[in-house]
Amino acid sequence: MVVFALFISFVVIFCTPLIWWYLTLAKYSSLEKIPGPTPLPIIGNSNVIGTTTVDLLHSFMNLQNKYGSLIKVWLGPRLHLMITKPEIVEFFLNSNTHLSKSNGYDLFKPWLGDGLLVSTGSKWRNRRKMITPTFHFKILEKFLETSFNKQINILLDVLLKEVSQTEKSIEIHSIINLCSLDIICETAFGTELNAQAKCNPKYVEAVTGFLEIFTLRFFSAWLRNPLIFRFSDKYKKYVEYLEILHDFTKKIIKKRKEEFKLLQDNPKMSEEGIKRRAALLDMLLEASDNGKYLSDEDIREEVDTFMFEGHDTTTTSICFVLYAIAQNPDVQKKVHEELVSVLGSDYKKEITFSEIQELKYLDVVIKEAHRLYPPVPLIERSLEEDCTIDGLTIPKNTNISIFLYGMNYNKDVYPDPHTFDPDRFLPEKQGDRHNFAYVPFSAGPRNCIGQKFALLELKTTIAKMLRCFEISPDLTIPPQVGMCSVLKSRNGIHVFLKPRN
Ligand code: HEM
Repeated sequence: MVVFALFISFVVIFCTPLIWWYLTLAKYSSLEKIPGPTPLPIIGNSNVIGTTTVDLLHSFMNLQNKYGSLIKVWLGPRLHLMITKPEIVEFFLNSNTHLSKSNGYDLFKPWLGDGLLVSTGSKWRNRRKMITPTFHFKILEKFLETSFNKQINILLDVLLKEVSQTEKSIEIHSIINLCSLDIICETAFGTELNAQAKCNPKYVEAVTGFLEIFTLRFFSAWLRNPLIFRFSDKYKKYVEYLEILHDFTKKIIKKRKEEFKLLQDNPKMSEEGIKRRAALLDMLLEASDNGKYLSDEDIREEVDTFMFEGHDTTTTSICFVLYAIAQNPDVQKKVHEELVSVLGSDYKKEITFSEIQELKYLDVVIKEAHRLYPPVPLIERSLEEDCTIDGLTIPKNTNISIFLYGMNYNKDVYPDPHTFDPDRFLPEKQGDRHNFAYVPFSAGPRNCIGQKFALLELKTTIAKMLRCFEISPDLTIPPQVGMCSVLKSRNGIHVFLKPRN
């Protein structure tokens, strides 16, 4: 009897996942014609995509080179259609139906809750409508005057000091990260963090640590399972990171809430040192009306979302743009000439909004650097209903992976794709390039809400950095570029900075 019970348990434990696997395969039989590596039962293609952030990026590129611009990839038992064909990318990004993120984004939820990046349906629509005005260009102009210039001048002082103390190259990612964090805290949340002065990287370390674990779980066959993850060696660290991340934003909200109340009771307080408006957080506090319309948790999830999106992507972007410029001295010379002609050579001088609009060459240089190093390499959607592409019916709930990084290396669109050539983005050179062949900030209704903010911060930082320093790469420590939610170099970005005068 015992032997029979054991036999039945064995059959159930081993056969149920297999039956489930073959039923899943059958569900996608309509997609037979789409190429891709042959999946193994349950683990899918996990055997070919690697486990480090660097492996992941390389293996996705290899799959694209081998199978083309519409591919089936099985991340464990989950099918993802990996797309790099601009026409199909346009279909999904422009859609007002397929607006939900894939279930992989649920892994963000313990940190970002149902904030704008992750939410869907009417919650997303209402929040998007509510938050969009806080990124109006008039507000951005104020940010430039009151924060960007000041914080980037502090960054230059920090770098000048570093340079004076060493002959070696400098790892800039960790330094620029603190500047980006100071900027987002000051502008969106009205909080002077002084991360650059205090150099307290606990929050920054927690962001990096959380994202590494996030990425591993996203692509893993088994770590997505909460029970298996709970008993993995990563779990303890994960809980620690989450605690640091939430503590950090809760303190910021608490402080601003007190100031906001003081300001409401006594408007003159602003003259005594309290910042008058924190665009995003004050709007949320106002809209909340003491918890009537937005709970503390609602506010917390948006603050976490914007804290993360507002500093991590911009840091990556600034570092890779600087690195691309450092590798190309001719381009650097041309950028510098434009900067001096538009802004003069005093790098501490305030840069104005209209001056930034005049930096036309810098603009194409940034576009080309974002092509080679798109800060967000992959975005995902989940199909809300069945749909037909290229004559094939794709079932509801299929995961759609838009591989922005891969699109940018398509040699039919960008001849000699590994060469850095900003002229590709001159208006007269764009020819008949498809509008959706290049979308580093995504496009359509769920595009990046912070795009203008990011570009303003990026241009101001690059403009100040390149007037202060001549920059060259440390060829002995090339970046190990990987996909960690945002594009990141596993060993940082190492450059030599030579003060110009
Ligand atoms: C160079 C810097 C940046 C790049 C390349 C970038 C890129 C992107 C991309 C590709 C998406 C779409 C993500 C997806 O569909 O999964 C996105 C969404 C988003 N970005 Fe950015 N981003 C940047 C900076 C920023 C900044 C500075 C902020 C905030 C101040 C921000 C806030 C957001 C938010 C909240 C979303 C979600 C929008 C929604 O779903 O409605 N981003 N970003």
